Amino acid sequence: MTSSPRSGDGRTDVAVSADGLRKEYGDGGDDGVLAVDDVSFGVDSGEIVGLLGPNGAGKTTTIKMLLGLVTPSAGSATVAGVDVEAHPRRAYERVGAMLEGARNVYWRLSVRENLRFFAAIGGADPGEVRDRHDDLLETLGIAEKADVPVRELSRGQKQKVALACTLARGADVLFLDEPTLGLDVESSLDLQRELRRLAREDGVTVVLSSHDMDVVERVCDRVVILADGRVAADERVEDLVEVFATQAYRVRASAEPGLRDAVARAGTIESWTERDGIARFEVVLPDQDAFYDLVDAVRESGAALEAFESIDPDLEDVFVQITSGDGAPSRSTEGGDRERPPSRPPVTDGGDDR
Ligand SMILES: Nc1ncnc2c1ncn2[C@@H]1O[C@H](COP(=O)(O)OP(=O)(O)OP(=O)(O)O)[C@@H](O)[C@H]1O
Repeated sequence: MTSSPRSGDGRTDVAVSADGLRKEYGDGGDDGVLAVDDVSFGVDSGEIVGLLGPNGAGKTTTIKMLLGLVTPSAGSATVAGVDVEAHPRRAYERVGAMLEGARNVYWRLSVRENLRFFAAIGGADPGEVRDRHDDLLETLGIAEKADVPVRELSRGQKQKVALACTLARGADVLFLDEPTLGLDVESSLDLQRELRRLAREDGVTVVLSSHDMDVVERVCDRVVILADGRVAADERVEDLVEVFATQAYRVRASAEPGLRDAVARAGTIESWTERDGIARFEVVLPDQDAFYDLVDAVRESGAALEAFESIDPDLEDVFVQITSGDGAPSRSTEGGDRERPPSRPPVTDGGDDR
């Protein structure tokens, strides 16, 4: 699967492109790690793309190659049309990156001083960007902290300052690693709204990684899912979710002895409960047509079909499905007989104390 140019708003220029990127850590011997293997994708100007994958899938290595921080073993990367390896300095001028939570911020400097500093090293005239900084602090809800040293702020506020510093000089392309990690719900939503606004109104391009699929689903236009160093999916979010939308059903039927076996022949049972003569179950079917097999199976067992609805999977279901490769979106409900595999790794980053 490959990305396609954006349509509808007339902008189709590619802001970021990974072309056959490969990274082997180590000396190529038995101890070597193939972290990224032939990864290609493009991100159009003004698009927000989520780079997703389980731990160790190769997200960070890919982002670092796109930033010129890790040299690819093969392949190439361009940002804003600039080859990152050949012209790193020119590429940096266009890019803002927040890779390690709050750690890139100077804790002894005030919030505003940090913003001025990061704007200046990005080549902006601090005097000229002051209004922009005020707006940024306002948007992120830390305007009243502008003159407070960063070390005195809460963890969530530090995270916001880190993000504000990344945005401070008005880069065209942003790489954000877990941007909402450590933020309270309100701040996280403010930030998500600001990212959408930046993309829509200012044409800013964003590549972000997040383990929070709700955030990804709300913010991203498209996701690139990595698994074992390779691209496992590259789709618009709504298309990806739609692919799975008609295959899972929640059903209520009268509980007859042969019902469960009959349903199991039609599809994969995800959960099953029986109470007061009523069976409630979720079943994933191999394809859309199999729904009629399910209906037949229920009838043949002697059960009466009382109600059914298609279950719309969310991005999390799809992500688990793609990265586990076990054939169907996995869902679990209370009383169900199968657990959803863990998909949220432990928090590892984002403004920890030091
Ligand atoms: N500097 C390095 N030297 C050797 N191996 C590395 C190095 N950096 C990463 N790796 C390995 O490369 C693989 C991909 O790691 P990477 O950090 O890119 O994955 P990730 O998807 O970002 O994971 P996470 O979500 O845990 O941050 C892993 O097996 C990791 O152990």
